[in-house]
Amino acid sequence: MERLLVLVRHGQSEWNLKNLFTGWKDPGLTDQGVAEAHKAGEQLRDLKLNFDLAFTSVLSRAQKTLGIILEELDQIGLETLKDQALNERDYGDLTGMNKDEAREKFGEEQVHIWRRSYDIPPPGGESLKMTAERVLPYYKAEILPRVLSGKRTIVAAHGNSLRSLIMELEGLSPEEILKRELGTGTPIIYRLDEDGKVISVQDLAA
Ligand SMILES: O=C(O)[C@@H](CO)OP(=O)(O)O
Repeated sequence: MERLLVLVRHGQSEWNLKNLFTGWKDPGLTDQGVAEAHKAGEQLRDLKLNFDLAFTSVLSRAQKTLGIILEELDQIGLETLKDQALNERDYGDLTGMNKDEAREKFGEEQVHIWRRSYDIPPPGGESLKMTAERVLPYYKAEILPRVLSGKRTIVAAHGNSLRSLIMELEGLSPEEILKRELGTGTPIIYRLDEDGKVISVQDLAA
């Protein structure tokens, strides 16, 4: 039985382009982000992948990316579950702030820690650990059982909500996840065994 799980971060958003901390805000995709979503769909189509089920967040940048990918796969209308558990990490007081201005104000190191560390939250926001505390229970309750039953599944979500899931899937340490970046609109293909352990990973960004 095929146990297929594909993760894809949304295409470039308007706030990615403006270099603003986004979190739970809901900007749309830029033209480049739309093109990235089409390319992701084409890549998956070229690999002859099809899906039985999709998951995404309640934010439009992820939903729109998923919709474009499904369009490329001729799977418009595929059963899709949307849940805020898959939302991007909440950036709290940094939301809407320019990342370079934040580096000037707080220092490069502090901003890197807030952006990429495991358990240090930005002021008023969520750490990656806190994000994982909502992503992983949802994954284990709603996504994994369906993948293990043979439902070929795609999850379109966000850089940090997916990093928290990848940390679990790939057994990464807090030091390793610190260095893990996800490009916009680039699918990562996982195949799992019957226990949900990763057998293979194919990062289409690579
Ligand atoms: O601003 C955000 O919400 C995230 C993702 O775009 O940014 P970062 O990659 O810096 O965590």
